[in-house]
Amino acid sequence: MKAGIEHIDFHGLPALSLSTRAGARAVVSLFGGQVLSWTPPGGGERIYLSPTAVLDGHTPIRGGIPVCFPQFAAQGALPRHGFARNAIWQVETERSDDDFALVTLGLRDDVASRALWPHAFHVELGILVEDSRLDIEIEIENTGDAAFEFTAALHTYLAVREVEESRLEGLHGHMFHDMNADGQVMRESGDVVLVEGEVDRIYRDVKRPLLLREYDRSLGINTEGFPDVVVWNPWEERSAALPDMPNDGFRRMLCVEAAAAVVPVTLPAGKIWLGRQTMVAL
Ligand SMILES: O=P(O)(O)OC[C@H]1O[C@@H](O)[C@H](O)[C@@H](O)[C@@H]1O
Repeated sequence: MKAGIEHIDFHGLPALSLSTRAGARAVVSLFGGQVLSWTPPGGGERIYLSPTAVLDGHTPIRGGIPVCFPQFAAQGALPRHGFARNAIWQVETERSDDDFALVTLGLRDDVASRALWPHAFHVELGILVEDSRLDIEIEIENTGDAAFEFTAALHTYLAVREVEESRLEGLHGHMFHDMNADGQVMRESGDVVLVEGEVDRIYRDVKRPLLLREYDRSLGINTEGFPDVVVWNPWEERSAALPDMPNDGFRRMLCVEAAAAVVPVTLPAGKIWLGRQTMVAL
């Protein structure tokens, strides 16, 4: 496979294709700054993109790794999950050799963002493909002259063969807000999280790496900077109600999101906040 970075058209959306000589590949859309696909060398797709996702350059894309900023979910007055996921990002740097490909995309405040959220910012999103690893780093800089608050997430839709047979390890003993029960706080008592119904949980203070196990493959997930992990699967009824997901789409995905959701981050003027999510295909 030819290693490097190519500018491509992904079903009408401008995108970048990142490849390594060993055969890893990722596709990143400039709309949303959103990873839409990641295939490690010799392996299958690890990121779920809904086959009925709307790719019109306006509607948030169902699947991939949406960037939620400056608001997570409906935790404020902004559109759900903020505005970064339906903004056009700029390519800031591209670097590659045979063994890695790295792009950084940037998003700055503009007239449209200031109309919704009156703050000056620069978000830099670094996406690196190397060996069996996908690394996403987000740097949020307050370029204004007063502090602001934000919540954020890398809303990673992981592709799974069959969600009921997948096991998420590493959350035992953690407190979580059950968003299907009015945010009620509970403690995870299971050794593994199994998805056998609708799940919408925000786990707090997660410092350990997680492991998503399937019968024939696994995925290691590590985060830095993001204190929370959101686990989301809409299950049957909700999935059927989503216009941009097939009825059985919930079986093929599990969102494991790196998030700063429970406690908003206060970012003083001139400062930078950094978060990272690293996934290793095993
Ligand atoms: O449909 P959206 O806006 O992309 O959101 C999808 C889901 O995103 C998750 O992060 C939230 O925890 C869920 O509550 C939400 O339903």
